[in-house]
Amino acid sequence: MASPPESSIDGAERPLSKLLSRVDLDGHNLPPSPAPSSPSVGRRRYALATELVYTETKDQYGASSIPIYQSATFKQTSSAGGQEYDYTRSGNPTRTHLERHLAKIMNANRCLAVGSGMGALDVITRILRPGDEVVTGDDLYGGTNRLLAYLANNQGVVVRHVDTTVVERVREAVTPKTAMVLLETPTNPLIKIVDIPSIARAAHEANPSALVVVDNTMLSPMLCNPLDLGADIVYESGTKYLSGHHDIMAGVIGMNDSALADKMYFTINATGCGLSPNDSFLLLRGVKTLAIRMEKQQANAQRIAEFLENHGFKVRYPGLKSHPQYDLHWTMARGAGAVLSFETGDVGLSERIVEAARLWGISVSFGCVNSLISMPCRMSHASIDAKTRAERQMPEDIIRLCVGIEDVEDLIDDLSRALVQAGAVTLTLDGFHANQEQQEATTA
Ligand SMILES: Cc1ncc(COP(=O)(O)O)c(C=O)c1O
Ligand SMILES: N[C@@H](CCSC[C@H](N)C(=O)O)C(=O)O
Repeated sequence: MASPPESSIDGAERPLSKLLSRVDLDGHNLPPSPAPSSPSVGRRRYALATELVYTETKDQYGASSIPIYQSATFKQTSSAGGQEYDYTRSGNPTRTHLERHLAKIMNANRCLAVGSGMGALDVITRILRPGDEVVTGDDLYGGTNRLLAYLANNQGVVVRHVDTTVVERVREAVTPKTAMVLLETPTNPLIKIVDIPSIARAAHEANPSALVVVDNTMLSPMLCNPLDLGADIVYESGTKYLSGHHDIMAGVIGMNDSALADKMYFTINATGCGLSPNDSFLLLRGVKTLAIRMEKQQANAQRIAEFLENHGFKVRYPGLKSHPQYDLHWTMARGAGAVLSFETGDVGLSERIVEAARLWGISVSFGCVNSLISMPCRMSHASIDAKTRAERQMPEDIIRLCVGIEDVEDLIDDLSRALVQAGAVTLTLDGFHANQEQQEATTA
């Protein structure tokens, strides 16, 4: 597993009682559900891997898997309405069950599930007003960058991109008009680490009303709980690790402040972006296998990162001691995740490697059971224009690997063949080594 020896995937070194300290275990702050998944008051709290699987249902027939309430409307018993549910845009028992389960896992008082990760960020950023300022990173997922650019160009929101790996840069950028500090860690695709606790402290000191929002897609609640690190809101794309099979789009938002949660819920009901009953069911099913998938994915990712580094490539992965922010990452996270990137020194060479891979699917996204290979500047981050990419020092040749649960020897074998076929390595008596250009990229 990609972790320092003393770390543990199930968070054993951090008692779950601490992780769950702010969770509303009896569900008073949560919307009602006929099939609550919150644990009973006073019951023993288990390790995170167990809590992921454990749900409590009060289904009338004892269904052990939450039913899909595939219904747009719910009959009322009187003309005054007033039943727990009336219309699925406003609330649905399957979605509520999922949200309660996720709140427990995310160590949040309240979780809301919507139709995609970008949908989650849209709901969050709807609290911004013209003139509000957002301080954010200079290495962000392309879609996040695009939504922020839209808000800047059309809604009068001022967006400041700074190097969020330097706490001081964020502190300098926060003003009385800063409504939001938006962070990603590790960043996608440069795998830079951002110090959530220090930034949250600095941002709140500089402007107590600024909300610190963290995109936790790259780690998932299995490996990191940003709300415990000082964030006000955490969100992530449920399309990735949470669901794990690339068969749904989803987004989740977690927070502890109930007034803030009510504002988010208002937007979800008003705009109709709540997660559908069927996708809520699939996301809940995916969450149950998160621990076992993540454990295997990051063990594979560690092996592959070491394989590439040992063969002379410049690799970015927080499980490698050579990562410049290795220590910082492990103060915040319980694992390194399963996304890594490496450089070849030449765009054409990178294209040949990607196209020579067979087992690694050429695809955007990550967190899925099968392994993917991509060129972010052409694919996931193509919506960031070439000039901005250059200003932000995104290497055009960078290859991103999103590691799945396959047999790791098969993955290394396929990657080795792709590297040889593309002409990226020189064969030696004892194996192969990255060519001269990559060695220069490594030392640059
Ligand atoms: C870091 C990160 N955040 C958010 C998103 C948006 O998620 P979704 O595709 O579910 O809208 C993505 C990918 O799309 C991502 O990589
Ligand atoms: N065409 C899509 C690209 C989605 S990228 C998905 C994922 N976040 C990743 O990093 O691979 C778009 O324009 O959003």
